[in-house]
Amino acid sequence: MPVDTSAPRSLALPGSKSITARALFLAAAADGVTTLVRPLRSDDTEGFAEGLTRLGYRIGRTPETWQVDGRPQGPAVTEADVYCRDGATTARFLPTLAAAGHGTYRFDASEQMRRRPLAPLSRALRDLGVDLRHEEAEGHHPLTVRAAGVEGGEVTLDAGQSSQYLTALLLLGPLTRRGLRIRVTDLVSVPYVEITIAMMRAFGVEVAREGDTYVVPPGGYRATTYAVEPDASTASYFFAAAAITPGAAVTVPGLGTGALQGDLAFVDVLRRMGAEVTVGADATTVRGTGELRGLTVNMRDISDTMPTLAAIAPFASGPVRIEDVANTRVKECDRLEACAENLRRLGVRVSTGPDRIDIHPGTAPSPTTEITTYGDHRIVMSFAVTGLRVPGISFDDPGCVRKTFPGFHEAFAELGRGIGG
Ligand SMILES: O=C(O)C1=C[C@@H](OP(=O)(O)O)[C@@H](O)[C@H](O)C1
Ligand SMILES: C=C(OP(=O)(O)O)C(=O)O
Repeated sequence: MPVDTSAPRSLALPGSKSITARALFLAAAADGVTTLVRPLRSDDTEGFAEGLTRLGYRIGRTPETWQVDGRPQGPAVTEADVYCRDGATTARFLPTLAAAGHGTYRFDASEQMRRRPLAPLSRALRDLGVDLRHEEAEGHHPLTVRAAGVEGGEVTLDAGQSSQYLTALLLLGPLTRRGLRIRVTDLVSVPYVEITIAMMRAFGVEVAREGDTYVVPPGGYRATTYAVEPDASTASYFFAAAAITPGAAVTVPGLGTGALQGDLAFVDVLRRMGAEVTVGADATTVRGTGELRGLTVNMRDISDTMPTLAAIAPFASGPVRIEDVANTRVKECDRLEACAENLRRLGVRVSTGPDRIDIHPGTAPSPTTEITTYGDHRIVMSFAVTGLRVPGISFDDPGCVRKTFPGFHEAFAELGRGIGG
């Protein structure tokens, strides 16, 4: 790719999926009207907003904002059927919100979301007295909540497969009559819990920690105006593109030292590999230096960026080992195997273990390679980065990027044309 090494290319990226989902929950539960500024508009967050609408919440829209009429007392309808699409935040957070209301609420989801685990959350909700029934397989969607408010108290949770169970219970805490004490026996994706706690604070609730127990007071949320950061997981594709292109530089404004999202730490991985990284007060820049070293990295905290790293790993000068990412097997697809299979198709030597992937340098692609996406947005966006260096890559389902970034292909093509300036 021709590269101009002058000014970095500045990219205004869409809002964070995780922050938008939490903001929608908090706004719906708060007392008063909340304005979300620059929420993410994508299949996941539209699905979340549609779910809230089904539950009777009112959401007004302008081009830049969503206004949510909060209802501390819970859903405005006593019966609803909600389709959560492919979004785990929707499928796990909304039944929890509904539990605090009064009515009968059914939740279903996509085929893949039906396969993804939910049992530790439904068990915890039942332990708190919630009448939650799975219609088909135990611990999976579809499910029905017969809600009569939640008293609160103590509960034990295993969040070793997904932190979203803990986030759902934390968000529920202030809506219970006595508050919640959540004892956590295992936890992945810790930075997502930190996002939850920081956002609850912005809506007037302080979560305390006592060792392995999270303590959430009762009392409800306060409406506010909330500006959504750009999505740091989305930014990883653009940062990775710069890192593999000598002299190219990408700046993402709105993601700096004060950013809430743990996935911004992906730039630390790129820095360890040899990229030049600057994290400023309100922007982050990655510049490709021509050097890309192999490394061993634990991605337990930032596993949504595992496919991004896997997709550029063959361009490193030594092997890349990504460890402690077992739960990437229960995301939009089995991401460890999807990455391995597609890399092998590109002639790369790869092996996987229960919770790791090893990738060796070098590609030997055929002139055209179709990537099997399994409907997973991150497989598409990651291998699009590989495509900057390997010609002839196509996707069986390029449109699945709609889950978090409907405009990805246009934005990425533009970057490809002008990276570096
Ligand atoms: O809480 C959230 O918004 C998320 C938490 C993470 O999931 P797990 O906790 O299941 O790893 C992440 O992978 C997902 O994309 C979003
Ligand atoms: C795993 C993801 O999404 P979710 O769990 O929210 O469906 C993701 O966006 O990579």
